[in-house]
Amino acid sequence: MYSKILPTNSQVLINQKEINSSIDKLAMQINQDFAGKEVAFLTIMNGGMIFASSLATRLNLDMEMDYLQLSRYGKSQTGGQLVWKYQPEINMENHHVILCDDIYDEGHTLAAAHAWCLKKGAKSASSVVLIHKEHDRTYADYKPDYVAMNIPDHYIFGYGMDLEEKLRQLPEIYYLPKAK
Ligand SMILES: O=P(O)(O)OC[C@H]1O[C@H](OP(=O)(O)OP(=O)(O)O)[C@H](O)[C@@H]1O
Ligand code: HPA
Repeated sequence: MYSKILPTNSQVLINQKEINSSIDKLAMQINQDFAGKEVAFLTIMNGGMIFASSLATRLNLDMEMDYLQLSRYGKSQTGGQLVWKYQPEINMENHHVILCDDIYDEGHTLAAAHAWCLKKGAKSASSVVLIHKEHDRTYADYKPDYVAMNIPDHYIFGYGMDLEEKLRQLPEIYYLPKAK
């Protein structure tokens, strides 16, 4: 169906069924861990938007939703300087924050968002990602609390993640295998 917009050689790394069942499992765990707590569920835009929507519809919690926007990749496949584009005005002091993002790669983005939530007085700050990319370039000691799936070191796109700012809308996760 997407052959007209996919780059040649694109391969599915994680299909829809695997994505959905991993989100089901995560939601079950988060519903247990945050039961009875007042939650602020903060999506990290843009990449987090599809995963966060999917996860949030499975959460049976007393929660508000808002978002923040931090960016460091733009159209590139390697990260640059972290830029804050939007900070939410939600009162953190009343809330246990759950930060939701598509991917933990080198860790800069989530480390900064987590530190910001604590500085704003959140009762607690936890984080959830769909993908944890495994390599030895990790910047921060900070690790996400909930991870749906671990992957090897590929640049991936789809399900919120971009390839040169496009293809976020794909319902599966793709990569471009390196030429041999
Ligand atoms: O762990 P890190 O190395 O910090 O990378 C992860 C972050 O990079 C991407 O965002 P990006 O800066 O590309 O902005 P976007 O969400 O608008 O795509 C992704 O959505 C994560 O937020
Ligand atoms: O592999 C990736 N894909 C898309 N966006 C990203 N941001 C960090 N790593 C990635």
